[in-house]
Amino acid sequence: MTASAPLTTAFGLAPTWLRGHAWRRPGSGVEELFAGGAVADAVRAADAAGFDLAFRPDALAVDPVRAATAPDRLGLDPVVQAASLAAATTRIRFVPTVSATFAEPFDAARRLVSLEQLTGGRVGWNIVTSLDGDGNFHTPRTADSEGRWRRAAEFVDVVEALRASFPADAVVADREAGVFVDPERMRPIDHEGEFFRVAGPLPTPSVQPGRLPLLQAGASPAGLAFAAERADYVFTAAPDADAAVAERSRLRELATAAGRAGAVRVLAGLSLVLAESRRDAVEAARGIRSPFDGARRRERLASAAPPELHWSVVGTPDDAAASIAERVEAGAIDGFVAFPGDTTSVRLVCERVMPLLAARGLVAPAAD
Ligand SMILES: Cc1cc2nc3c(=O)[nH]c(=O)nc-3n(C[C@H](O)[C@H](O)[C@H](O)COP(=O)(O)O)c2cc1C
Repeated sequence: MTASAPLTTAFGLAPTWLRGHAWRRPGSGVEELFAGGAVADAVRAADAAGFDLAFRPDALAVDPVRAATAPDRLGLDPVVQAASLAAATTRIRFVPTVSATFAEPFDAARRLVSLEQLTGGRVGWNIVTSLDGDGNFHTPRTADSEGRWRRAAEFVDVVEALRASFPADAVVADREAGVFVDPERMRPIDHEGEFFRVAGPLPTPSVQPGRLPLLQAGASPAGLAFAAERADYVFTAAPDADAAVAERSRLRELATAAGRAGAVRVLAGLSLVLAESRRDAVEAARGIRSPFDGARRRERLASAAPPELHWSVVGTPDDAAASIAERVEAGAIDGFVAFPGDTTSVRLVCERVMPLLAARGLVAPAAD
């Protein structure tokens, strides 16, 4: 069972190219971590290379001990960051992470439609239930996994109802008649559910009619059931190829059972340390490795999905393209989320791996 081409390609906007000791290298751009610099350069390159999505995982809790020596889990608020990066790009779609466990749907919907306005509709979202963050929010975490994904389902419904509460065509701006918004088309939602009570409408109009493309990240049975019923994409951690094939077929079965055959695409995280030669790539990977790596392998899957838990290629751009083609052939993926491990890997995945994938017919060639 192979994936149908073209692949969905996502560029990971977590600054994984600063992970381990990579940030200490000259030219890493770490000084501008919070000011756009290296991240803007990377997303511009990803946009030009034809990546479909700029995907931003997020963590809502930070460990100061880890942050003392590793900046790769720090960063801007994903929606605010996307609003700024939109100006540097023309095609790529921004996919910030939203926590259905801690966020309020009204606030999330307002931020997403604001991003729609500022990007001309180049928006999707990644819904998570978050492993961390309990110390930072008033709302208590729903105790069991089923409950968390039930909350997430209601969360998504409310956000979409709010987007529809103020559609773009409700704005008529008729100077003659003195009518700005058609009150027939801007309506309260008066939602009262298990988790949320929201009146609406939103004060900001949405741009795209219909639902926003939805990613899901979370591998629990309830998380996968949610994905099968609602998500367009599932972000997976799949270091093992056979397990990846099994997970994708399980998801496809669940989606078919939910009446959505073929509607859910599996995007596997892909950690990349690339160089012109294998020897240089191995050398670079050795230089990047941080004191946290050993400990992190043993950790449960942390919120920003550390690259070590992903499918990983340390090698040349040809090695990366071959590994991706192999996974496609095996029926393990419908796409991938690239997490480059250093600035050289950012450049090589954009300038070399993407054209190699286009040459193999796995992605459309980048438009001029
Ligand atoms: C591949 C993957 C990526 C994830 N990314 C994030 C993330 O960026 N931020 C976050 O808060 N949680 C993230 N999670 C956590 C899940 O949303 C979820 O909380 C977790 O899988 C377990 O909780 P559950 O029992 O509610 O499913 C991720 C999980 C997986 C498997």
